[in-house]
Amino acid sequence: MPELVFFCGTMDCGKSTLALQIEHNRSARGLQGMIFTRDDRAGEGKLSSRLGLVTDAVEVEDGQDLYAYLVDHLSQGGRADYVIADEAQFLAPEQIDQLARVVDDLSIDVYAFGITTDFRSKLFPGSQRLVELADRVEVLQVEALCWCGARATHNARTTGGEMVVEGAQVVVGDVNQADAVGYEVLCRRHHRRRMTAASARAAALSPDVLPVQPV
Ligand SMILES: Nc1ncnc2c1ncn2[C@@H]1O[C@H](COP(=O)(O)OP(=O)(O)O)[C@@H](O)[C@H]1O
Ligand SMILES: Cc1cn([C@H]2C[C@H](O)[C@@H](COP(=O)(O)O)O2)c(=O)[nH]c1=O
Repeated sequence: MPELVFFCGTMDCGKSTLALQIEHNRSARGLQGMIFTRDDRAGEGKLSSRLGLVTDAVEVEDGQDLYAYLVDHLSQGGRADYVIADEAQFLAPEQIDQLARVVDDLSIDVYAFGITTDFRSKLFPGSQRLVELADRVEVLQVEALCWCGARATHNARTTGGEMVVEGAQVVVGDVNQADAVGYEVLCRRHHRRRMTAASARAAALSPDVLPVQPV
């Protein structure tokens, strides 16, 4: 039975790498995939992993009908044995419904990859729809770690290393961007306390928390 599978996790946990591996393994066996993405850091029409691998992809536009796109592609003699959708959190809920229709009406497997929650720990609308519709939700096994060593479960947005809680839901960016707007993965405890690696380091160095010297 074809499936809609949602592979999810925090930023930097290997989602795009897995997407590229699925693509590689299937194309190595002569299958042909349709790869969708949206707002990948590597630029328009790219699906990229931090391990350095990258492949071309169809850049999804606002309001684009993904089911109609597939039907069009097939009716023009194109092939699509499976579909990969990376950065699926950026897709609109209707586009997730269209992907579910691709599975049900065209009998094509759809593998979607994305983060579930934003920097305020709120579900992205596309991810919410995926959780609602997917046949399977798979949380990636490779754990990203918080600076404290615990499993990272949340995505923080940072400016100059400090966590921010105001701003647009979508701001394309990367982890390890100390000077600019960036992201850092944290455990829930440190996300709730807004404690990034930089602020933890600053707190440890603050005279307020130094052990009191005997006089
Ligand atoms: N230099 C490196 N050596 C080994 N693994 C790395 C290196 N750089 C990144 N990675 C791995 O790649 C993962 C990020 O992969 P990526 O597919 O880009 O993540 P995602 O799509 O989930 O944001 C990291 O969690 C780490 O496991
Ligand atoms: C938390 C959060 C993230 N984003 C953006 C930042 C990146 O461009 C992508 C996630 O990509 P990755 O391959 O999973 O690292 O999402 C955002 O726009 N808003 C957020 O709140």
